[in-house]
Amino acid sequence: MRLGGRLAAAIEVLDDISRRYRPAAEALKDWGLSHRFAGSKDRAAIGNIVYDALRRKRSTAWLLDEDTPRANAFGALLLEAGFTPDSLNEALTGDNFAPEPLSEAELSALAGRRLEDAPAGVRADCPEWCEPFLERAYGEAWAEEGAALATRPPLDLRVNTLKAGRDKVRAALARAGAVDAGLALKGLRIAAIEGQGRHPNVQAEPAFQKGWFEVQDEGSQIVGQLAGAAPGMQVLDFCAGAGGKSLSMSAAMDNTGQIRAFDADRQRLAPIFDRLRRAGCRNVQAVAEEEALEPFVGKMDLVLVDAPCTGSGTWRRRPDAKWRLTEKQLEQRQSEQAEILVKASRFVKPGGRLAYITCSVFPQENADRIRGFIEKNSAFEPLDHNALWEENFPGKSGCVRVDPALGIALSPLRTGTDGFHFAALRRR
Ligand SMILES: C[S@@+](CC[C@H](N)C(=O)[O-])C[C@H]1O[C@@H](n2cnc3c(N)ncnc32)[C@H](O)[C@@H]1O
Repeated sequence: MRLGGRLAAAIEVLDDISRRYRPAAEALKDWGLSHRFAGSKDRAAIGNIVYDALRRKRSTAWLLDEDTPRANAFGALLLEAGFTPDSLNEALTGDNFAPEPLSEAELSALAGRRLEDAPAGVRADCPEWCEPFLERAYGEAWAEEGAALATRPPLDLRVNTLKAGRDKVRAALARAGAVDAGLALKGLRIAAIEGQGRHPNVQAEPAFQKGWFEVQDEGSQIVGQLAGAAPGMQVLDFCAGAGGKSLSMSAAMDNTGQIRAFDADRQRLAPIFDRLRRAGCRNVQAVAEEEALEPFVGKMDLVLVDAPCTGSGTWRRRPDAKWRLTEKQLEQRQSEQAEILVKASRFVKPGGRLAYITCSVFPQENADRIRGFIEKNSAFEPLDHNALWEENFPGKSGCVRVDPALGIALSPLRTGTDGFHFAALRRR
């Protein structure tokens, strides 16, 4: 397929996503199934236009003065693929499968606008209702932080030290372009996609099949490390999901001690069994019944709450979720988080640690939740988060935002990771 056909396909998929509120991955998969002539390079190129258009939905709409799948897709090529309006129209000329080239009206909208002059919310590429929350989180830098959340993400991997060292995995993935991550000591990074390329399918690599590494954002690795799991500990991963944090804690504990991996949703927990086997983790027990945790009340050295959240910190990877999110869902997540913190805290032993993580950038899900919990639960006190960061990442204090009592914030702009919040409390 030439550029025109790929662009037309991306517009069709974007239209499907917006009319039927569908996840982007599903809409792209369906398009592929009903257009089997398209090769893997075509699919990758179409996927890139779709994801770029969703990440930059508001700024592309502003630049072309219309919020339509067509404007978003054309805008994506202009903002992310290095085209000028003229070079784009030229590339579409004579292509029977291409959409109509940029019209006079579109060309004149583009000629009169520069993104630097756009309102902050447009530059932040976020839903209008989220603007005050980003501003509360980031102060004057909020538009810049929002813009960084709308860039293409890298592909991050965590070396599974139960099976291999970082040098060995880096060498095995040299062809894929893996290099050491900036902060996480067990992290490797494959740079963000350039142009119309795609990330290598690392899960097809023998090194993955052998359990040498996991796919995990560097931010997730960093907050996992901050939680402080150490050899011999008794740990409860209260929102274990598919086990990303349990697996990393198991390696940090060198397969000693015990991790109970619980999730209220057994479907979400299900993939953990294969993952544990592949990674060679022998100190993790998956627990699907909350009652089965009762014997461990007051016994845990560490309880991890990787809380259900809006996922606003992962908008680079799931830009469709950015536009589906509602204020009502944000409110729901906050009450779930408050409830889960109370439930999970019962299991912490005196002197033990309660670690709270979200992949959200909204203060309501982060600092507010910790403040609310401490106010009502005087048995818990916050750790000094400056000291905790320095202990774990010495000499790297410039890149994170730390509130000594309420936690540590990571973001694409500051740490080059997804947006995460981490807070640790100690039971007196
Ligand atoms: C952010 S995800 C966990 C991701 C996982 N820890 C990882 O690293 O891959 C949050 C999880 O919390 C679970 N959850 C939601 N409500 C819960 C509750 N009341 N008790 C325990 N888990 C809950 C969800 O099913 C979801 O799997």
